[in-house]
Amino acid sequence: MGNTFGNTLHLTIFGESHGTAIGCVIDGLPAGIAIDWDKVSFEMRRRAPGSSPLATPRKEKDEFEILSGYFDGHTEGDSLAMQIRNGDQHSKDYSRLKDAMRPGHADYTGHVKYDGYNDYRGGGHFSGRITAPLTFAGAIAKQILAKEGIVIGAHALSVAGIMDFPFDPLGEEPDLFEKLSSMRLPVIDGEQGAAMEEAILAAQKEGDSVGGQIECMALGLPVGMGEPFFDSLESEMAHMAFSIPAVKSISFGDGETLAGMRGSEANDPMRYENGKVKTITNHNGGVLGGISNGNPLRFTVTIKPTASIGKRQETVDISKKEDTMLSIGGRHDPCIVTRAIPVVENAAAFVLLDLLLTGRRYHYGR
Ligand SMILES: Cc1cc2nc3c(=O)[nH]c(=O)nc-3n(C[C@H](O)[C@H](O)[C@H](O)COP(=O)(O)O)c2cc1C
Ligand SMILES: C=C(O[C@@H]1CC(C(=O)O)=C[C@@H](OP(=O)(O)O)[C@H]1O)C(=O)O
Repeated sequence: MGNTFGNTLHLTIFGESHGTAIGCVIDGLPAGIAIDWDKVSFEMRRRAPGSSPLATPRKEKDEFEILSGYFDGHTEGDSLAMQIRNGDQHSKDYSRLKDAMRPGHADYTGHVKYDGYNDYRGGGHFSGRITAPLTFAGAIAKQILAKEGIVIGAHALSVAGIMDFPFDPLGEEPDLFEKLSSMRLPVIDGEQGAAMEEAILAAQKEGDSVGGQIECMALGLPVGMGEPFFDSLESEMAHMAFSIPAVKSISFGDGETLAGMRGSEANDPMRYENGKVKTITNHNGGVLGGISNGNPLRFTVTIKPTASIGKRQETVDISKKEDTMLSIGGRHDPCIVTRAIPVVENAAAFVLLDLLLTGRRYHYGR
């Protein structure tokens, strides 16, 4: 399996949703960093299940135990290792799903690839639960970036086709990001947020689910982040985004809309402001040539509707080798967008810190 990510900062993730524990090992964190663990816990609580009527009722506190790499109030330069014990598994919910493959989930692909040896309970290693250690690692990166003047925020750009206001492409106030981070469904337009919540609960009532889009923005990036050709800023962010379960697309700046624009509309005209190069617009989302251009980084990911639904669906029983019908019970997110927002934000922080450290390593030395 490919459980390690990063060029200079390496994140290795382990665990299964219904196993003993999940966790991670982070290599490459500079020594001497004092981590604010309350801030890390805050990000973990934003993602944790069981905290909102819009989320799965599985109750996990997601309290983490630091196993190594932190001594006397600072990182040591050694691997930082962490584990979270799983506490609220209902594995009997999955007894039928051992054989009846859930359409839209990883049951069938996982079973074939790992010859039936994979832990199918709760989706095993494919579960959205594995984004808890990712959020942990990103939350550490986020506070290191904040000291460098880089701040990150995200919101639900859409849920079930209901749109929020988009971010101002030229940047938002960091206060807005802070406000969004305290909301159970982070949106700029409260009325649309209420309509989104209604749509989520209505779908759930019908034994169904909904999807949506998350827009993420990073402010304060210096010009020059990203290592073209293959480790460009867009490539690394896309690699990370597609590692998050249920993400089906990512686009930067105006994304797909660029296809219908003319060069004269899509280019971001440049000029000097107080001796600094600035652009008048930000259709390119802060990246040119795979390198940050000093504008806010802006990207959008699409989250598919949750696969596990109560509505009856056609599927296959792999032990009997026959077609069957399946209605899925148990505890599931009726919409993944709400809990994926802190995941996307913190995962983006991990990518950006890795690129920042990589740039320093290659271009300036350390
Ligand atoms: C935070 C989070 C929570 C999720 N919750 C659920 C869930 O409750 N039920 C479900 O079927 N899928 C859930 N998923 C998505 C599945 O894990 C995912 O669809 C599955 O692993 C297949 O991967 P793919 O959709 O990327 O192909 C969640 C994903 C994330 C990121
Ligand atoms: C536990 C979490 O979310 C889980 C993600 C998930 C899935 O299929 O991805 C399915 C559900 O698992 P279970 O059936 O064990 O309750 C969610 O609750 C979490 O995010 O921490």
